[in-house]
Amino acid sequence: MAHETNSLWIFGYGSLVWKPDFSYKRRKVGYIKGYKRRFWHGDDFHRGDKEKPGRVATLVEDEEACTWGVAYEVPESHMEESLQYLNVREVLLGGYITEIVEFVPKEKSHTPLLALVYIATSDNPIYLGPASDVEIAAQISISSGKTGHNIEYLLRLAEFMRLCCPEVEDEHLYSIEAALLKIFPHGEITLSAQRAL
Ligand SMILES: N[C@@H](CCC(=O)N[C@@H](CS)C(=O)NCC(=O)O)C(=O)O
Repeated sequence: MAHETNSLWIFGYGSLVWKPDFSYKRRKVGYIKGYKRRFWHGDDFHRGDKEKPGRVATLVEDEEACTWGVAYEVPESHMEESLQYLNVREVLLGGYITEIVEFVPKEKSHTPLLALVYIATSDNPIYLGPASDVEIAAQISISSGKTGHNIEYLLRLAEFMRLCCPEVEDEHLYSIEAALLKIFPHGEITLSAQRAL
């Protein structure tokens, strides 16, 4: 591939951290400032349906907060194809809109960069908004859609955070995970249990 100067960076903080499914040249773990990740967006396609919408991640503005995830570098040669794919998955099917944010790589020697991010705002028709950890966990426990169960979505995100950002305290994510594991006390829903099947 000839040396390409124009790349587009895409920041993922939900399913995109563990399942980008688009072409990229490299990825960096890091964070964006001014947003907190909340399971306040409804999903009636990928992880839920019209009767029982799932709960998936979105970003809520909070100048004190930051959200950890993955930035993917998409080379110019793959930009159109990747954006078309994400437009269907995130915008048309997921109800997200795009923003540009500053991404700060975890690697201290790497400089911050601008990235595209998909955010679902409260005026979105399937936006569900705040709920207690127990209520969110209960909704996740009974929702599944075209792409899979809502439990898998939550557990894979928690797995990513433990693996790649072990020093990060994500109280919202881990308290929902804890509430979910209480619903299934024998650990039958953990990813390791599912892998053993
Ligand atoms: N935009 C967030 C969330 C993305 C997300 O979870 N989008 C849903 C659409 S509602 C999705 O792509 N789900 C695919 C899946 O659940 O495997 C991100 O950057 O990761």
